[in-house]
Amino acid sequence: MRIVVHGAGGIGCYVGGRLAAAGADVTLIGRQRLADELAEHGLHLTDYLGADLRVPTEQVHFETTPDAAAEADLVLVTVKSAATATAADELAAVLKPGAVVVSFQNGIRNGEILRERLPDRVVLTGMVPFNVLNRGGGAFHQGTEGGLDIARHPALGPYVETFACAGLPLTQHDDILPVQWAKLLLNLNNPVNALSDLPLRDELAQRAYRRCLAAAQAETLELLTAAGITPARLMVVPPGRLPMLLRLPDFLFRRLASKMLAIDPLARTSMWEDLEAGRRTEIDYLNGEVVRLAESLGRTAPVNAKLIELIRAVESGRARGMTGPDLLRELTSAR
Ligand SMILES: NC(=O)C1=CN([C@@H]2O[C@H](COP(=O)(O)OP(=O)(O)OC[C@H]3O[C@@H](n4cnc5c(N)ncnc54)[C@H](OP(=O)(O)O)[C@@H]3O)[C@@H](O)[C@H]2O)C=CC1
Ligand SMILES: CC(C)(CO)C(=O)C(=O)O
Repeated sequence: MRIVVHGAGGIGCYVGGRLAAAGADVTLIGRQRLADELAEHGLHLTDYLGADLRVPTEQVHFETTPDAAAEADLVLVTVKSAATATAADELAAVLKPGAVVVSFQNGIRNGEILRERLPDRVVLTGMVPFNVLNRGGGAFHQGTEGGLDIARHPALGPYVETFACAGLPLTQHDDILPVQWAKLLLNLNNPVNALSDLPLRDELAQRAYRRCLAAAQAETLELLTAAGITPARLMVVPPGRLPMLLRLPDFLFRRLASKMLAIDPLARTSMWEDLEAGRRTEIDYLNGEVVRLAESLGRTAPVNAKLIELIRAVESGRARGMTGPDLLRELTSAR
């Protein structure tokens, strides 16, 4: 069974690398700069539990054109959301009949975009709950816990054991949409983290930033209720209780939510990485999804809209490093 990762970056190299380290036949498709990096260093994969795996250069199959997907039985799409349509068109041109395509991306719509452009294939929506830090030199580190979530489908049968052996067990769900919204609630922290310019753990340790996240989540939860969507429970705390927990004073939060702070000290969000690299972020596919949901209900989502505006400003050159109180003031005055 040949597995191809389309869009080898943080998630693609980590997931594909873990599968390859477990003996799966994996090809990564990505950019030349990463091809050069992996040709020099191979892959070095570590996780918060102490896993330390190496895939030597000669075992890293890396290609820079989509043609490599022609032989794929399973394709994992791990490009950023804005690149999904192009990736889908590239796959449509080369995939063999019967190939299964999985979106392992954040946001709500990537699976739909793939399905529209690959109407004759099995396209499944997946979700990656954990953080991957690209440390450079071929090193990728999983900084938080979790396996992989995915829509239930019989086509996954031949791969279940492979993922489990790689240390990334697949949890299959009858309805993946509530799982996606639950993840999106957590991703509402991406702009807060990116604007703070701090590692995740340092940002979440400060109540003012947590109150910013709580405001964005509370707004989203109200809209989800109005839309009849119940987000799945991904953590011990039910999604509806998250804002209350986040608003707690620091000493209580540290005591009651110590698991939420059990994050690798270097971990940041993918949105921070995008801004750091001077790339457009996925803000339209995260907070933008909340604004779209509000519009579909004839409502507004001012806190999420403000976060979009602030990220847009940084994308256009404004400096990062907003303090928690400053960000909170901006969000509160938007309501
Ligand atoms: N990083 C993380 O910790 C987490 C990320 N996610 C989600 O996973 C998805 C992937 O994120 P991440 O791995 O961080 O993203 P990255 O930007 O690190 O990786 C994507 C890679 O794909 C490349 N790419 C884009 N289009 C193509 C194409 N057509 N052909 C070949 N290569 C292509 C990109 O190159 P270029 O930049 O040049 O376009 C980039 O190198 C996102 O939806 C993200 O939100 C989910 C959980 C955690
Ligand atoms: C795992 C999490 C929530 C934070 O890293 C993420 O999805 C991201 O960075 O985009």
